[in-house]
Amino acid sequence: MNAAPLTTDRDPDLGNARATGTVVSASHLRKAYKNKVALDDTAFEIPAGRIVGLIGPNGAGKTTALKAMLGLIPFEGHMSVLGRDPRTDRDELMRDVCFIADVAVLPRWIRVSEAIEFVAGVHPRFDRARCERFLQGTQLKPRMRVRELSKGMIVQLHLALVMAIDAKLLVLDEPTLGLDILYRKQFYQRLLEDYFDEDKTILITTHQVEEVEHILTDVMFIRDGKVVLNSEMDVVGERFTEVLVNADQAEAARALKPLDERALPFGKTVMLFDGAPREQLAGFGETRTPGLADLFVATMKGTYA
Ligand SMILES: Nc1ncnc2c1ncn2[C@@H]1O[C@H](COP(=O)(O)OP(=O)(O)OP(=O)(O)O)[C@@H](O)[C@H]1O
Repeated sequence: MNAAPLTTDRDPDLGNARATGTVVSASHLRKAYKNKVALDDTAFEIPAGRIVGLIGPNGAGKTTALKAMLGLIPFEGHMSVLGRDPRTDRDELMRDVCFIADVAVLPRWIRVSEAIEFVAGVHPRFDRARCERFLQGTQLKPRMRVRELSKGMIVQLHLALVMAIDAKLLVLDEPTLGLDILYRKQFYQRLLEDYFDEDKTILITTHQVEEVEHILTDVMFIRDGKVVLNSEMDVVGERFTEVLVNADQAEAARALKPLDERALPFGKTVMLFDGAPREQLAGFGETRTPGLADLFVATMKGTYA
């Protein structure tokens, strides 16, 4: 069974008209590998000054979408990133875009000081003093080599290098994979406190939905190569409601066609509704705004069926 597709809230065809406030605008985006359509005629828009979570199950097309934005793969359709086509203007685009792909990309022999030296040499918008400030308060020392660092320490180095670059768009693909919860929390905290401002846009893909949901301003769900939800977090909170439905109200509640339901002990059922009026839902039981993780699970139901 497939969950009903959620409509996107933004009209991607308005991309050109609103170009000043739009960092990424994609429509009719399609990428087919030999045996797999990874992006299936999809569309989305990312406004400036946002922290956007791109969330989807394994194989949904997240990395492919990021690669298309960064001009790393050929694809079909329209794609504009900071007003440029990544297929033809990649070099120019890379002056304004930063990308953390994988913690493993720093060479193992390089010293912390040499990594800083290297980025300072290649990136005109790199602020060395800023990078060193980020590294204060970590266990990293200039003479340490990458091979001596733990995974979390490598992420700290990576983050310090990237946050010291004044980029308009920062793309983070699973940035906290393999890190413990302390590092993960610290990572997102620093991103929010030390990096983000209204001139910057951050795009994060992750499976750790609970950890990012409080810092996101916007969320995109991607499923089977299509963006199925693209919405501000505030709107998500208004649009979706979870109800703890009492057993005697279950049939009446079901008539309003919940997106999803799950049983709890003692005959209660949690139902998730899209767009139904809260006042009406309150008659069935206690209402609340669903967490992003529950909304994600409801939306992706049937993905592996
Ligand atoms: N180079 C490639 N050659 C063939 N198929 C590919 C290639 N890269 C990705 N795919 C396929 O395209 C689909 C989307 O992959 P993608 O890496 O974009 O997913 P994802 O959402 O990032 O997944 P995950 O969360 O598992 O990283 C998958 O079915 C994958 O097998």
